[in-house]
Formats: sequence, C-alpha cells, structure tokens
Amino acid sequence: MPRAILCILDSVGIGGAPDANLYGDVGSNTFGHIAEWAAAGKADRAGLRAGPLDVPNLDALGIGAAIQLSTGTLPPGLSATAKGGRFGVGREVSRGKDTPSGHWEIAGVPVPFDWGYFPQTEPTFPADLIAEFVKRAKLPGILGDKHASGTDIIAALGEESVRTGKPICYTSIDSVFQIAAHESHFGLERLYEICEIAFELTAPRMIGRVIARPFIGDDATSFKRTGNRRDFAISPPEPTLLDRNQAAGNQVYAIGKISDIYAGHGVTHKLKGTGLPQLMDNTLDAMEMAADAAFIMTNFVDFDSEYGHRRDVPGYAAALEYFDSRLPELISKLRHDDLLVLTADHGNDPTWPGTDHTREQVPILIFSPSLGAGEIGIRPTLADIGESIAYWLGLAPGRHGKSFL
Ligand SMILES: O=P(O)(O)O[C@H]1O[C@H](CO)[C@@H](O)[C@H]1O
Ligand SMILES: [Mn+2]
Ligand SMILES: [Mn+2]
Repeated sequence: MPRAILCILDSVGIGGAPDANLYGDVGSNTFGHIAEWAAAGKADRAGLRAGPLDVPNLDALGIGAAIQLSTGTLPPGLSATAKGGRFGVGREVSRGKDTPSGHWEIAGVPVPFDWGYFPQTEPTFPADLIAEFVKRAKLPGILGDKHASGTDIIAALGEESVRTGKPICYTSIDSVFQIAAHESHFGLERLYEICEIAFELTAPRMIGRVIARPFIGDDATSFKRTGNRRDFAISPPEPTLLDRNQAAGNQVYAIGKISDIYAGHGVTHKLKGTGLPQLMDNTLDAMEMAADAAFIMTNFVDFDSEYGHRRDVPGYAAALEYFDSRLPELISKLRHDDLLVLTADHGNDPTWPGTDHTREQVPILIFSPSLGAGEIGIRPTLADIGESIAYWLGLAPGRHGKSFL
C-alpha cells in the first residue's frame, strides 16, 4: 500500500510568478538568486560555507530544470534535466503570499477570500483592538505596534518589555499579529494565554494568525528567539488533504509547524521539532512508524524564518546544502510505492529589498522508486499537489486541482 511524504521547504521559491507585479516582486527568485550569488562568490561566510551552491541531490531531482521552466533561465551550476524524478512548477492562485495560503492550497484548498492586513502606519493596530486586548489580557500596555522584523524589534524593545511587563506586538505584510515576550520574565504559558485572547479578537478581522514569539537572554545583545514559537491560526475553509486522509481512516503525521498551520485539523500524529536537523530526523522517524496509506507532511521553517526574512544569503545557501545532504537518507527510506514530494509555500528571496516574502512560483519535485523521470509542466494551482497525493493514496478526488500522476 502506498504512502506519501510531503516536504515543504518553507519559502524556497523559484521565481516567475505571472502576478508578481501586483506585489512588487517581479524578478525575485529565491533559489535562483542564491545559486547566482554563490557562483559569484557572494555567499561565502568563514566557518560556514564557500563557493558555488553544492546541491547534487536536489539537482538530480530536477531543481535546476524546474527553475529553468519557471523563469527561462538555468542558474549556474544546476542541470537542465532531472535524473531521477518528475519535476514541475507550481503557481499559486490564492492571493496571499503567506504560509497558510500556500499550505492550504498545496493541501487542496485555495484561499477564496482576502485576509485582513494591518496598515504600514505607526501605530499599525486599530486603537479599539489594542484597548480590548490590553483589558482582556490584563496587561499594563503593549510595545511595538508597528511593522517590524522580529529579531530587530526584540533587540530594540526587549529590555523595555522585560522592565515594564508589556509584550511587544508587531506585524508584517502578512496577515499576522505577532507577540514577542521574554520566556521567563513574562512567562511562556502567559504568552500563550494572551495569544489566545489576541486570536479571539483578531480572527473576526480575518487576520490569519497570531504568533507567539518567545525569547530568552539577558539584554539586547543576547536576546534570542526560542523554538517555543506557537501559531494560532484560522481554520481552513474546507476539508484539506489532511482531513480527507484522516476521514479515510489513515494516519496523518504533522511535523514542525504543520499542525498549527491547519489549526490541528486532520492530524493524527504530531511531531514538533526545532531546526532543520531535528525536522529531518522527525520526518525519518515518521517514515519508520507510518502505516500503509499514511500521509507525512513536514514544514522546514528555517529556510524562511532564519535566513529568508533575515536576508542572509550564506545562511540560506548553507541550509539548502544541509537539506540536500540529508536527501539520500530520506530517499533510501522510501518503500517501493512511497511517494516523495518536495515543494514550497511562497518565496522569500534573501537578495530582495525588505524582509518580507516574495511572490514566486514554487518547485514541485516528485520521486518514487516506482515512478520514472519526466516533466509535469507548470501547474495552474498548487492544489494539483494535494490532488496528486490524494490519487496516490487512493482517496476520492477533491474539489480543486487535478492530479499530475
Ligand atoms: O520577522 P519575523 O518575526 O520572523 O516575522 C516573519 O514571520 C512571520 C510568519 O511567517 C511573517 O509574517 C514574517 O513577518
Ligand atoms: Mn512559509
Ligand atoms: Mn515567513
């Protein structure tokens, strides 16, 4: 009986979205630009990495071919053909270039509505929302109240937050309300508690997520975010592939942020995990445990949170190389009729201005010991990924997308 393993390389876009002009992202290309910068010696960092991007396993699965299909240009050092698997390009129809939009669409449910966003003003949050939040959460007030990068704002306001007991609330161009507070001074459970309250207040405004951003450290120079981030997300508007596989009586393993992104719906087994090594280890463990017809889905968040938003090209390159180095283990664990799919939820080009996501197409790399090589073209919706996995697992077709298998 077949199983399916879906790895979301969070933010690993490959350029070429036809609607990128609506987002100011024409020409962005996360993977392609990292490969270009690395080939030009601009992604070197002492003690971390140097030289051209070294990703032979992703290359064999067709990452170069997918980028060429997406943008018309083959980045330096990559191959124009896939050696092992099927490759293609995914184009998002949902209008948000955020994590839930990408993930829900990948799991067969494009987002039919517009998310709520906070304006690029200071303060950014409506006064009535903050007044209600402060009252219900019994807070002395809040800090921040603007668009910001999460690491910068902790450095700027973390000490004041510790001193006053006021959490740092901020947002980005995504539909998010983020709350940073010190894990021991403010307290982790207390942070989760106020996030629940914030979620109740922001969900009716169609804000996709409230995110708890706990940090530790003694002062501005040493503050560091921890792995205890938690996302409180709106539920998908229809049953996703996760729900459909669960309803068929099959296992659904959610690894990393996956359970949070689907608000826990359709998950039978949850494995958290911090950092690429642990997320990969948990994926391999799930493959050991998973029964026939299981669906295993992992979100590799670090590409996005540690390197994309931080505009850290060497860091992003090293992370891709690390992921690539673990791919042979993943592939060697595949049973004859297991399906492996690698894709992404949006872009986050570390060479691009700003610190936000970029509107890009995403790679679709497919491998199974029982499938030959080939091309699946440019798919008009990411829902084709979910429909293909549904087909592979023997589920009835869903309402969106078409299987490429
Ligand atoms: O700068 P940090 O806190 O990492 O925030 C980033 O993380 C959020 C969720 O992915 C995005 O909306 C982006 O703003
Ligand atoms: Mn994402
Ligand atoms: Mn992000």
